[in-house]
Amino acid sequence: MPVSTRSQIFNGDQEDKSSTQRARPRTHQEDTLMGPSPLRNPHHGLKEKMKSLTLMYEQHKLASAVLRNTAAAAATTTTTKGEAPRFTTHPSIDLLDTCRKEAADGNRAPALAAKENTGLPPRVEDVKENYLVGNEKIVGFSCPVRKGKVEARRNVGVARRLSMGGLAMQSELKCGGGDEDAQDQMEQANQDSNKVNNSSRILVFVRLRPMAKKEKEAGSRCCIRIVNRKDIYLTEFASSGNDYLRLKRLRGRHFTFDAAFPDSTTQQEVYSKTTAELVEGVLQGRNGSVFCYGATGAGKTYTMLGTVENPGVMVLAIKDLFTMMRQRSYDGNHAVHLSYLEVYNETVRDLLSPGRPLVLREDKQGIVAAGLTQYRAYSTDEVMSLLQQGNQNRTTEPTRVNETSSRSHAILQVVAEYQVRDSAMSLVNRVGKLSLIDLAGSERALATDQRTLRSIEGANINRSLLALSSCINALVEGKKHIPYRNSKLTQLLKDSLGGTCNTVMIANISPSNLSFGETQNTLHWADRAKQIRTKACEVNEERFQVPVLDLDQSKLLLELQKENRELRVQIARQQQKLLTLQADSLAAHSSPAPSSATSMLSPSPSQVNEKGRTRASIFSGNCINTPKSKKRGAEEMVRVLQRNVKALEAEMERMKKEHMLQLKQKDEFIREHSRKCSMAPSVAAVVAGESGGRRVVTRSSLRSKESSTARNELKSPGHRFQSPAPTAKKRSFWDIATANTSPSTKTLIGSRKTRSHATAAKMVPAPSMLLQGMTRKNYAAQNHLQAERIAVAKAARGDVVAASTTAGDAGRPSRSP
Ligand SMILES: Nc1ncnc2c1ncn2[C@@H]1O[C@H](COP(=O)(O)OP(=O)(O)OP(=O)(O)O)[C@@H](O)[C@H]1O
Repeated sequence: MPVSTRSQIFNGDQEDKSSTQRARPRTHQEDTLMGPSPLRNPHHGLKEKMKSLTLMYEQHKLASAVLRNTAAAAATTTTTKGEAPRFTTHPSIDLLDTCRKEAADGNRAPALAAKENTGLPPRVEDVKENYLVGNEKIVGFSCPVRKGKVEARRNVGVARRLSMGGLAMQSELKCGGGDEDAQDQMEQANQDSNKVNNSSRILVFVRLRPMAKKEKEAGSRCCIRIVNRKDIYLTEFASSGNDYLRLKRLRGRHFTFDAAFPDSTTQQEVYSKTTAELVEGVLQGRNGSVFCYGATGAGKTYTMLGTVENPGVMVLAIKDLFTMMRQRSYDGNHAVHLSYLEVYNETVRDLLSPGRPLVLREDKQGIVAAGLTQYRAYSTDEVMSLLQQGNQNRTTEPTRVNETSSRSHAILQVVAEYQVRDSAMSLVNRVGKLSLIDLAGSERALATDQRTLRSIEGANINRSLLALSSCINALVEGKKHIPYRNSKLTQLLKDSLGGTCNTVMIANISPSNLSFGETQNTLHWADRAKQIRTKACEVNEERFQVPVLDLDQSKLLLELQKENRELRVQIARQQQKLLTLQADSLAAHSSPAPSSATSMLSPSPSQVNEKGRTRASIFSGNCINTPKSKKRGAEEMVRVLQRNVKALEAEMERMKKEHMLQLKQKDEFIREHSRKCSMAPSVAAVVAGESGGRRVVTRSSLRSKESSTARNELKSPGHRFQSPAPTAKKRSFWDIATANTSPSTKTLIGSRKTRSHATAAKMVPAPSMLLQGMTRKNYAAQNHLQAERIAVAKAARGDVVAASTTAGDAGRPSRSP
């Protein structure tokens, strides 16, 4: 089917040459009367001739069967086809009219007339392919049909409605007329419909793409004409050269499909006519699949995926699916699972999480790719991003024909599950699967690239499409064995083609006469696919009764969920406001040279940078454009601010505790110091008395006292820390924090060198300051103890030395503190 033969390629070349030989423009009338060009390739039409011979036997059978049912067929034709004059605009119909007139006159046999018009030798095929004049019926590029299948096909033809079963058949047959034959047909159709149990056939649509710029530049002409949005007329020109005037129409071919879309058709229109009904079926629990088929560059990917401005069938179907599920779901819940794979060079790959090739297995559900990732998506946006991700992983390469040629067959599977309320007491759980397939394009080796990987890809694409055509043939002919296993693609399409599935095929074609061969192939196989009947599509649903209480509870649950949603939205809004306020206040409080204290309150430089970055990212144009990034930025900001607030609170708490402790220590020190000072004169008196006049107090003698004092102090935990002298100015937290650098501290440190009582009193706070610092830094308790000992010793020594010096040197009484 998809593989173009050498003769076609050859033919094209010959046509190119012959076009230059034509001398004079011809009118349509002349064309129809003209014979074949003498310069044509001698092999031209060889393939078709061979085909015609093989089809001859079938043709005769078909003709006799048709003649037997002339009356009924004529009636059906009148209703389904409409009046003949509507086609007169197309050259091929003009040919047909001429043919008809001559046949009516009895001058010549229609087949002969056709033959002469096209200028080709008489061929049975011509009669079969183009005209069935005896029936007043235009038959498309039909294929061999077995005896006894004609009637069945007629019934099938009438019943070509998706999921409508016998009803569609009845209504259409009624339109056919009220005669006995029609009644018989109806009965027969009913019986058939009972037999096939609502089976349906593949619906086939054709979409014509606009002429590409390259094609225009190459001087190609439109060889397709769509009439009544259903009939397609394909005209073959003898020449495909630039010289329009020398073109010669060889013959016309006619096909009828469920719908044919001209090049101006919108994506939405294509979706509504082809896939919307399938989506409805999926929501009712039926499986559905859509696949695009056609030559490379014919517009399959455009139809399936589309662009951002003009989204294709995949995107529109998923959007519809989500919207309708939300509307119909009983409790607002639904599950959509998504998988996306490609068949590239006969290997199956996961497009959502690329890795090793997947193996196909057959289980109860049919053919499945083992290990294929199934993502659960909650919104259309999520599906879109997954789709985008998958497409980035898809193999596309530029070829000579298409700059973004898909080199693989891509299959997107969407499984939708939701619950609906059937009656007051019962719920129905429905599961439906929708497969959206974008096939790689059939291609001629010469049309794309003969070298390297591209040619291997092309060969594989053609091989799998050939396998697809074999399956279509086998299905149409009603064979028992369908060769699905011939390729990975057909294995994966098994459900869609011969399974319990509603299937739609969209055949994409190019209008250019340069692609005549490919277009003819596509239309031929699309026409053939029309005859495939799929099995009765079962509804996949599960019904269960729900107690009234449960129903009430579910109602309540539904309301609560709704409320919850609203509250979440409100919280989000509040957070947004808070965020803005905090950002403003932060900006207002930040100063160029923060003090150490303010540095604790204000964020660190890294934080500032981080914040700055966050704010910048929030307010930068890029992020504003996307609500997602805006939200993410806002969340990040809130998180940073919350972290800061927590850190600051902890710091404040810790400082509060420290402050309390310090105050306590100071009180203790004051008490201790005042006690010692009151003891100092008596010590001096004792010393003077003992020495009998003068006695020098040595350090060692003092040391024992120090140690005893220290030992005594240790007994009480309240004495561990020295406090500043009562005269010392009570220092605030900020002073403490800046103690090392403040001038007051320097004075204190300098004054420690002078051993006067007054300085001793001033000196005392120094260790305390150190301790404060140490406490702040969470030093171990023993360090505090040691420091305390030193401070007490120094204080005591200072007092005693001062006393002895004054007594010894000047003989004056020691000064009391
Ligand atoms: N209906 C259309 N309207 C406008 N442009 C179209 C239409 N159909 C196809 N095109 C354009 O034609 C070109 C080829 O289309 P596309 O890539 O869909 O072809 P294809 O059949 O998927 O080819 P291949 O099999 O090589 O991947 C693209 O640039 C696309 O935008």
